[in-house]
Order: sequence, then C-alpha cells, then structure tokens
Amino acid sequence: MQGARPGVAKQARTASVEGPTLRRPIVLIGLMGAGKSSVGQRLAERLGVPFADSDAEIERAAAMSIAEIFERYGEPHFRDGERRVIARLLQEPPMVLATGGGAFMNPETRALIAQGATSVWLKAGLDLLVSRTAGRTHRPLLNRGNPRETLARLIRDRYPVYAEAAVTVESEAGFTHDEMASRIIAALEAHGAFLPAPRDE
Ligand SMILES: Nc1ncnc2c1ncn2[C@@H]1O[C@H](COP(=O)(O)OP(=O)(O)O)[C@@H](O)[C@H]1O
Ligand SMILES: O=C(O)C1=C[C@@H](OP(=O)(O)O)[C@@H](O)[C@H](O)C1
Ligand SMILES: [Mg+2]
Repeated sequence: MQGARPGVAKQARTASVEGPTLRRPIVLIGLMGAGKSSVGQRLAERLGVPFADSDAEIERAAAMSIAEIFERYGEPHFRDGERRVIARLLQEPPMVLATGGGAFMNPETRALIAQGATSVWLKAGLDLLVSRTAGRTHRPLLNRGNPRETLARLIRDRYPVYAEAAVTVESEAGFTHDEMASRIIAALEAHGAFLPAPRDE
C-alpha cells in the first residue's frame, strides 16, 4: 500500500509525530450549510489525510454542476450517482469525506457508512443553516420556494435519521472552521476513532 496515495503515505509516516491515525474513514453528514465541505477540508489537513467531497466528485464525473444535473436528469439520477460515488470512496484508504446533505438518507449508503466508516453529524440549528446558505444558488433544493421553510422541513425529516451517526458535533455560530475541526477531533478521540500512538521505547 505504500505510496498508493500521497496523503495516506504522509499520514503513515508522520502519525507518531504529528497526530493521530484514523482507524476508518471519517464521513461528515448534516444539512446544507452545516459546514461539511469547508470544515471537512480543514479537518483533513489537520489529520494529514486526503479530503473528498461527494458533490465535487459527482460534478467532476458528470462534467456539470449539481444544479445542471438536477435540471437535466432529475434528482433520482443525482441520488444514484451520489450513492455510487460514496461507495467507491469508502473503498479507498482512510480519508475525510464530506457528503451532500441527502446522502445519509439513502439506506444503502447509511449501511455502508455504518460498516466501513466513522460518521460525524454536524448538527446545526435553522437560523445558522439559513444564514450560511443565503445568497448561494448552487443548491437546487433551496432555489425554489422559501429556503427557511425547506430547511425547516428537512430538519424535521432528516434529523431523526442523522441521529444514527456515530458522533454528533454541534455546529454553532461563533466557532471558526478551525475551531470546528478541533471540536470534531476531540469528539473523535472520545469515540475511539484513532489508533493508539506508537510508544517510543
Ligand atoms: N465554522 C464556520 N465559520 C464560518 N463560516 C462557516 C463555518 N462553517 C461553514 N461556514 C460557511 O458556511 C457556508 C456553507 O458551508 P459548507 O461547508 O459549504 O456546508 P455544507 O457542505 O455542509 O453545505 C460556506 O460559505 C462556509 O464557508
Ligand atoms: O441536502 C441535499 O439534499 C443536498 C445537499 C447538497 O450538498 P451540501 O449539503 O454540501 O450543501 C447537494 O448534495 C445537493 O444540492 C443536495
Ligand atoms: Mg457541501
């Protein structure tokens, strides 16, 4: 496996010096605006592992934006691609994977994540989600109707399912991206998501 992916090789080389080694991939779940993509990137840097975002992977594979995929092929087509992309990424060496907000609602994806990864729910309240998604047009579900009402409905529908995540971290206003990454690392430590550091003697 050595050298298979630069980020993983770096993690293996530096684990005892720089930081903890992941037992399994970390999968970030939560609603639109919770910080999965941006905090996930920071978290991966801090852990010295690769980062992937299922939305970005789908866009790259389809060579079009998510909004275009929804418009041209419909949401079910997007969901199918999302399920396949996540299944593929979970085969790779441990990384931080940010998913799109709907991914964990798929029972097959949820089962794969439960078997092969540590899921982290970035749990945020309605006001924060509304403010962090306002003025952006790349999320098709929020481009129609009233975004606050849509997000409130998604909280009702999805939070009972997101609650199945292995770890929950509250995403609150006032915490920077880096502070959120620190909170996630602390929660992962408490959960036992890292291998014990090798002893020097
Ligand atoms: N802790 C934070 N502090 C400040 N801004 C944040 C924080 N977390 C997320 N954001 C911002 O909120 C927006 C949505 O975040 P994003 O990572 O795209 O969320 P998600 O992937 O969960 O939809 C982005 O502009 C991001 O920079
Ligand atoms: O919640 C959802 O169903 C969606 C969330 C989006 O990702 P983010 O949660 O990263 O915004 C993206 O996958 C798509 O627009 C659908
Ligand atoms: Mg995202």
